[in-house]
Amino acid sequence: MSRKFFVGGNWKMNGSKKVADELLSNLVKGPLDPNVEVLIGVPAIYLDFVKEKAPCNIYVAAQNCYKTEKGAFTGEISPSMLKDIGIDWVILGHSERRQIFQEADTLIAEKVNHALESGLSVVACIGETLEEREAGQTEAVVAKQIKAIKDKICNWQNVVIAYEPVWAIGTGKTASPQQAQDVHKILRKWLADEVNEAVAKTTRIIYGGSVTASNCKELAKECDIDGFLVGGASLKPEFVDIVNANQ
Ligand SMILES: O=C[C@H](O)COP(=O)(O)O
Repeated sequence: MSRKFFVGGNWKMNGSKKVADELLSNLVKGPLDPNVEVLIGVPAIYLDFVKEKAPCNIYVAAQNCYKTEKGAFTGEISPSMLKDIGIDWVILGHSERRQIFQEADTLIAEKVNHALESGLSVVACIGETLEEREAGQTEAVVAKQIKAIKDKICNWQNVVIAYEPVWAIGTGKTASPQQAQDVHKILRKWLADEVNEAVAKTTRIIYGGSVTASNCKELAKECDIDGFLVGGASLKPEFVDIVNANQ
């Protein structure tokens, strides 16, 4: 069963209206491979601005949202607020949320569940630290992270899993195609064993961590790598080349 290639650009806490305009015009100029689903994860304050201007073949995503709809949660935004301005996607569980903002597996899983129940599609991020990899714990760590999500959700249809080894994020140290493939394969088997075969076959598992125009083609050749979540390079013109990695 073929899975449509999926490339997300996570702008993180970068940009301005001017930068957003530049990045959007670069994407519009493309040309983008029509066989690829493309997403941009935009700082909350620019979501409305970008959504108004983005062409309809580009998904606009929030980089976070909370696990409930409304109330006394200063600084948070809810899935229904995102839906209200036409946003259909959210990135959850990014390692920067886990590490800097101490988001635990349970909270992330609750957020994923609530986002899905509210009609959003989710890019759910998981990945091990360097210490965990060096201690031989990669498989156990990603299994624990994905299990937390599995325990809360009942439908995987609108989930994309992003495997992002923390040691590769923003460091220029990309996982080798084999290192990434090994973990993606483990995750797909985990889905087959713990959820079901159909979910394992259809769920996109994308790789993130220092993906660039120079390394994307080799990574894209691996059979369990269904796309990328791109940080730094999504703020550069080369993002178009990464979207087109399969061409
Ligand atoms: O969400 C994207 C990842 O954190 C990867 O970031 P990076 O491409 O700058 O390493």
